[in-house]
Amino acid sequence: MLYLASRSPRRRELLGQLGVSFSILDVDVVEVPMPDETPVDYVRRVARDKAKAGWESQEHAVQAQAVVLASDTEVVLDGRIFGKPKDADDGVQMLQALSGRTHEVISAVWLVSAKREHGDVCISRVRFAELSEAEIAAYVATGEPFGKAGAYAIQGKGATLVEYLEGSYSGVMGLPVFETAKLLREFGLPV
Ligand SMILES: Cc1cn([C@H]2C[C@H](O)[C@@H](COP(=O)(O)OP(=O)(O)OP(=O)(O)O)O2)c(=O)[nH]c1=O
Repeated sequence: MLYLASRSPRRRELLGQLGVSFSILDVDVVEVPMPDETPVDYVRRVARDKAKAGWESQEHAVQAQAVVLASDTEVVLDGRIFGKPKDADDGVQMLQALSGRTHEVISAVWLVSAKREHGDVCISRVRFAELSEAEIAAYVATGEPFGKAGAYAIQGKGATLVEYLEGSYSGVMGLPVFETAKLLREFGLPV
């Protein structure tokens, strides 16, 4: 039985794209980078923490049959990690920093079962157009940046900010579908 340890509706939608059936687990893990932790190591660790927390939240009988999948997505610019904005000002500052620049979106997916655990990391490059103060203010006022790493959603109005993408669209959106399908097959869950 497959479980998705995530509150994100995007992850639900992207996993649904693969045609596998799954149930949702609610997990809450602390998302704070450790000193000297690289962004890739951080994203991988958080995805793993979410999957392990999901697996550990289940009763023994369920654990024996369960494969728990979780993911984490962060935006990285000049080595700085941009998670979900705390408030509107934080969102404005992130978008100002991303304006006219190319950043990385790092998404990790992790699977945990009774017998094994394994994951993968997907890195995409996204170039933003030069954004005026007014454009940033108008975008933040839509409310879309909240709950999104880097304060934008490529699957929404945020697409109008993106000049160029190299990598995985689904990875930027929150769950890299190619890597996820590969991992599911490894765990005996054909897609
Ligand atoms: C860059 C980008 C991020 N995002 C979202 C995906 C993730 O939901 C969110 C990054 O935060 P995460 O901490 O990865 O995930 P989450 O807290 O939303 O959900 P979970 O319960 O699985 O921990 O940003 C988009 O929806 N579109 C985008 O273009």
